[in-house]
Amino acid sequence: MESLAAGAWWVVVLLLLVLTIVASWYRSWWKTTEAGGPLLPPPAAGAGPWWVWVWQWRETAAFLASHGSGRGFYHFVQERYKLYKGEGEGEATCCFRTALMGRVHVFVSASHPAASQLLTAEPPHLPKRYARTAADLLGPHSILCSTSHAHHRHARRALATTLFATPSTAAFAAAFDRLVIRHWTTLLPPHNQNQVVVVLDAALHISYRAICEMLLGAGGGKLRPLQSDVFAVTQAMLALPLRWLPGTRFRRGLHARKRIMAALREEMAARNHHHHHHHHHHDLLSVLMQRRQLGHPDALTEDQILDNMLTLIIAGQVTTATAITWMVKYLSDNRLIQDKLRAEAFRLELKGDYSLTMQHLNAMDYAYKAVKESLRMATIVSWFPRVALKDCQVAGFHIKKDWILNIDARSLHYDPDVFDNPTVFDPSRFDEEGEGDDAKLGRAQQQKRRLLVFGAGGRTCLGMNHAKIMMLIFLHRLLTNFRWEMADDDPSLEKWAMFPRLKNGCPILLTPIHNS
Ligand code: HEM
Repeated sequence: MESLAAGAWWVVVLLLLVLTIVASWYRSWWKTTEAGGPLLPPPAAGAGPWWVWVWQWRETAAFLASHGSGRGFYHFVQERYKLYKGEGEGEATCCFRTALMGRVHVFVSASHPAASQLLTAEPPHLPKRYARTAADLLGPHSILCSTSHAHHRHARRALATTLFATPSTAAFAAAFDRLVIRHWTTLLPPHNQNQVVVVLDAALHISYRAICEMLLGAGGGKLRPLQSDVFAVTQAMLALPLRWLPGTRFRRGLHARKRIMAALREEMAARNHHHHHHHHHHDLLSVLMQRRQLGHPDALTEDQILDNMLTLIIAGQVTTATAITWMVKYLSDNRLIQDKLRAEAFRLELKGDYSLTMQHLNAMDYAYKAVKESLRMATIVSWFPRVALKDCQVAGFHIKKDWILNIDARSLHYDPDVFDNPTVFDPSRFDEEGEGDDAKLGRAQQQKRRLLVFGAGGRTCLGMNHAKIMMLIFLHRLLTNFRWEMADDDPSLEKWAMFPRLKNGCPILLTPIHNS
């Protein structure tokens, strides 16, 4: 039955592919430019429509194959940089074009200055553009997918001013710390001596609880039992938009969204009903609802609140849990660095049942570098999609209207001209910063070394401080309670995952540290 269903599914996928590709034929996308300038590779001067048609189909198939293999979707991108190296002139090695699902995608490495400048400059003809599926799942008011500049600005300010005020960041850190401790305590002796834990599962669980508490208060309210629905929404984000076909990933995601929205609506209704109890709540929902009742200038409508509550969970949970997982994996492979981090953690001399404060986190100098280095190597969000609203030039190449421009952060993070030995995990590569050696690095070089982990410009990640806090706390509690090693070294990546992550979820064997 299973394999039959899977077979039928693939027939539909193929049909759909052929349909989109044929439909897109008319988009006359291939011919670049009259006005000189190099062609983006692959060069296609004089290529007939048949060649283009075959090409499009092959590219899409190759992308899907890469996605469905243990090497992950970025392998597709990497192969093409290699393939087109030397073709075209100069810059051509860091740009190429391809066609995915009937649309032209240009990839340009963010190590090209013109590309990373686009993120900060935010020219109006190159707005952010996510897959339609993401917008359907997160809702029309989601800040993550918003394409209207004005709406985005309003919603972003409303969220930032409530969520990222200093006291609530500190409260978030304390809550996350409590959740981590509770999770690890179940694993400490006398319950268990040595035990294998899948880091991804633990991190997903803890980060889900933490974000729900931030949104709905202690316990996470009506969101708490919905972790699997949130997971279904995430899984659907990159799925084919097969809305009308039962049993597809995308449809499961839409159903899950409905249940989450219903839960959130119930929560709002219950609070409206007991509005005199409002002052007991200090969570995001209560602040947003209060502002609405008071007619605050940063107030959001009910629908805006709902879509953005879901957005914060989706944008924050899996990203952070994936980053934590890679960090633990890199430190399993680098025992010396692990020991150095542990020494720093113990130097904080926190005794007894302490809880971590922002001051403690700020004192974790080397750990902070390890977090940054993990984020660089993991590059959770590999590229930032933008859409050309008119013909334009980027990095000397002509970009036609409707093409998608993907600004590739991963290629910057692995560029040996920017980061020495980019495949080596080395937190001390960030030592120069603020430690007197800045003069040695030219200004241009410093600019280049800026990480693009959280994006740049007006669409920069709204949760970057929360993410770093979660990573630091998770790391500290792991280091001070356990030594660990990988329980399974399989390097395969999860198929069809939105963010590159280990298929085995990073199982580690924990050995408790007995500290007095
Ligand atoms: C390690 C964890 C995280 C990573 C790597 C990450 C990465 C990113 C990136 C790269 C963007 C910008 C995408 C673009 O410009 O196209 C983004 C946007 C965003 N992130 Fe994060 N994020 C993380 C954690 C979080 C957390 C914990 C939250 C919330 C609690 C969050 C909320 C958001 C929101 C709301 C946006 C949209 C901002 C806007 O469009 O104005 N993220 N994130």
